[in-house]
Amino acid sequence: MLERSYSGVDSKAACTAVAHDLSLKTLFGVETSLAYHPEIIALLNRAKELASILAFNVSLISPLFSILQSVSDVLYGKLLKLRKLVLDEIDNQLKSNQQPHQELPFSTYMVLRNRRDNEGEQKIFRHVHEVFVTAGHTVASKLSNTICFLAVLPDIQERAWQEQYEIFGNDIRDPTIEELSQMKFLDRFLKESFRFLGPPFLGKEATADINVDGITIPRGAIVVYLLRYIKLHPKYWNNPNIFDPDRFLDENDYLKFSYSPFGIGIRNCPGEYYGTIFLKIALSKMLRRIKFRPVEKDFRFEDIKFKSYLFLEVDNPPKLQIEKRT
Ligand code: HEM
Repeated sequence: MLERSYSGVDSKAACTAVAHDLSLKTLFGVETSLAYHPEIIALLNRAKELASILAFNVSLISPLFSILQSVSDVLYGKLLKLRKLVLDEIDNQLKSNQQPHQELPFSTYMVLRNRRDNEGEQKIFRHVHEVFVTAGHTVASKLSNTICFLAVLPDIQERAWQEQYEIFGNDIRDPTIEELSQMKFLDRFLKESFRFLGPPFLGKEATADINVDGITIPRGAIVVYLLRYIKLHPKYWNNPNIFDPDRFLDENDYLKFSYSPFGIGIRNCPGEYYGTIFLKIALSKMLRRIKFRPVEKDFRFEDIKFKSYLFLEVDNPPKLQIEKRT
C-alpha cells in the first residue's frame, strides 16, 4: 500500500524487480516478487554489466573463454535461489495444468521441451536467463531511465499525466489495447526517450559488395554504424540535445534511418512490440498513481550523464521522491 510519499527511491533497483517479475509472468506464467530479493536484483545488474563489457570487447571472449566460463558459472551458481523460484513455479504450473502443453506460456513450453530432450538443468536455466537479459534488462533499464526523464522534466510529466487523465479520469484500472493506442503523447515521449537511450552503435556484415557514394564496401566487411552520433547530429535533428517529444509530431521531419532504436533489417529486434507495450502499460499505471521528482531539486535534464552498457543508460540516476496523486 502506497503511503503519501517516499523519498530516496532507487529507481534502477525498483524497475529491475518490476520488469523481471513482469517478463517472467508474461513469458513463463511465473510469480516471483523480486522486490523481496534485493540480492538477486544486485546479481542480475552485475550480470548485465559483465555482458556489456564483453559486448564491447568481443576480442577478449576467445582468449579468456575458460575464465569467462567459470565467472559465468559462479554467477549462475549465485542465482540458484532465482533458478529455484522459477523452476519450482514452472513445475507447479505443469502439475496443476490440465490443458495440453501447447496452452502453456511459450517459454514454459520451451523449458518442457528442453526437459523432454534431456537438457541439463544448467542449460535449461540458461534459456530462462536469456529471457531475463533480452526481455527483462532491456525494459528494466528503459523503464527506470524514462522515469528519471519524467522526474527531471516536470512539464513533460504533467503533459503525460494530463493525457492519462483525459483517457481514464481518476480510474486506475489496467489500460485496454484501444486505450493504449490513444496515448499519442506517451508514444512521442517514448520515441524521444529512445533517441537518447538506444544502442550507441550497431554492426552488420555486408553480404554483397555495396556501393555507397562511390565507395565500395566489400562483401564480408563489418559495417558499424554509429547510432548515437546520428541520433544527436544537428544535420538530422533540430536542437538535438533538447528533449522534445513534439519533434515526432510529423514523421516526415526526420530521416527514417536517423532513428532506429530497435535496429534495422531482418535481424532487428523481435521484442519491439512487447517492449513498447510493456513500457506504455507500466508508465500509464504509474503516471496515474504517482508523481516523481528528484530529491535533489536542482537536478536538470542537462545534468544527466549517459553511459554505454549494451544500450545507453543514465549513469547518474537521481534518487527520486515519489508522491501519491490524490
Ligand atoms: C524496449 C526495449 C528494447 C530495445 C530498445 C531493443 C533494441 C534492440 C536492438 C537495437 C537490437 C539489435 C537489432 C539489430 O542488430 O539491428 C535488438 C535485438 C534483439 N532483441 Fe531487443 N530491444 C528491446 C526489447 C526486447 C525484448 C522485450 C525482447 C524479447 C522479448 C528482445 C529480444 C531481442 C532479440 C532476441 C534480439 C536479437 C535479434 C537477432 O539477432 O536476430 N528485445 N533489440
